[in-house]
Amino acid sequence: MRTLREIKKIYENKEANVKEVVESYLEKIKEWEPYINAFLHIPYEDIEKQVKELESKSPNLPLYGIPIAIKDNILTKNIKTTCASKILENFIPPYDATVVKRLKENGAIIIGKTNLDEFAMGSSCENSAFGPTKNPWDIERVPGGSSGGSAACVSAGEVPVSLGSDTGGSIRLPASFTGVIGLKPTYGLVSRFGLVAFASSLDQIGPFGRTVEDIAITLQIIAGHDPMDSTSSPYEIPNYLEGLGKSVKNWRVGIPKELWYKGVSEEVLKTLENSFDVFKEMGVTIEEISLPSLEYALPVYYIISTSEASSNLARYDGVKYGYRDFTAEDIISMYKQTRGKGFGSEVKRRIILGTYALSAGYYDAYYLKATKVRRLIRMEFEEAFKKVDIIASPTSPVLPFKLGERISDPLQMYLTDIMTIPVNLAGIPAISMPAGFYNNLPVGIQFMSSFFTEDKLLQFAYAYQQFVDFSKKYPTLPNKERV
Ligand SMILES: NC(=O)C[C@H](N)C(=O)O
Repeated sequence: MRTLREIKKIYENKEANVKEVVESYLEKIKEWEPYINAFLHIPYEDIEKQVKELESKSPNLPLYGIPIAIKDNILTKNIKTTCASKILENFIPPYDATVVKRLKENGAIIIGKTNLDEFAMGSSCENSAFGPTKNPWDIERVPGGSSGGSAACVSAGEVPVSLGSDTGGSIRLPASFTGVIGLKPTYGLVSRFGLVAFASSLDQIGPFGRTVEDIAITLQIIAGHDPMDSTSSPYEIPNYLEGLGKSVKNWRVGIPKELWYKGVSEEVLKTLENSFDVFKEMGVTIEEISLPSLEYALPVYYIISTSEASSNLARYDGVKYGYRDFTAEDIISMYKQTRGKGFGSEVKRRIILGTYALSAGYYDAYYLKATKVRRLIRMEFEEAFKKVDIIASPTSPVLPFKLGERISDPLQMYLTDIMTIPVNLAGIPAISMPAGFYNNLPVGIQFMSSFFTEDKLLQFAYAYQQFVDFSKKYPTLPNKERV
């Protein structure tokens, strides 16, 4: 249970070799997995191969011998990638996603694939076809979703860092629920090549970790232009570590009145009160701002994301790859039965909603209109960032809830993302930082900044973490009787 810098020291001082360090994490995984189910697969043979391959590489690589967990909707060559769906249950990708390739080239060891809501659709990690992940702080509660596995494994200390994907909050919400840091980068900063598409205009890959420095180190490796992703930005990547530790005095922090108080539970508000004292100590100024179009963010998101999903998921037809129902008598019933049996109910709900929104006669009224409101939301953020450096909000309106509590009410589930969705619609970066605990349940605060200013965002988050640091606070292993 160490930071990347601490692991690097271990190698430098020859206190342990890569094999031993990786084994110590596999040991942790063995201890925690029966309780939390954060991983879908641990590729033991492949890990051994990776460790061997590293022997001939330079120990100066930035991620040399660092075990990293990858959300199971990010392709890993020769390692199963299921998207937590029955339809891809046995899918073994023939290539690595660009992010995975970059991690490996920089010395990282891919230690396992983490659980998620099927195709990243959900906020609790309960929509997985392979059973839910549980929150290490209370195994009767959800870890948040959709990247629940990637958050829970960092929270439990099974790995130092992991990757998730965020379409409407899927990195930040689980980071908040499990007491770790999660960053959603600017749209276009990190390549989406090899990320199984859910809603292509919103999806971004980002890191989970315990310290801002670990997040910065990981982002440095995965960010940057990729010709294989047509939406990847040619923006030149700054050094994300340079600003860490520099003062943020007199920075202006915007508090959008639409994201505080209304609809936020008392427990969350109470826990976040402390952050305002921290802001004072950091020497920043607080300004109330208004982003009135955020009122429409949730409906806009559920039109755009479901429309894109209905189109992206059309490829799972039982022909090209993945599950096929062989009992069908003709091709049309083969499509129907394959998709009927292969997809879970939330995925079906989204495909139906999206297909409806895109259908002839409705396209202008729903999809086109939603894209226009999306533009308004983006413009409001652009205006706000002329006045403030950072915008702060709760990451989630509620505490981590109990398994089963929201699953039968999709609207309640969707409302969990009310704070995080506007960020994806605008395309800006945002980070969720552990901000405190309420009855031993983690509460996160979200910081947002303008396009491609991850350097500033990390500088601010680092300054915040100097006052509110939970990086050494780990959940305790539940005793056996509680399972
Ligand atoms: N993928 C995400 O960002 C999760 C979001 N809660 C959704 O269900 O769409």
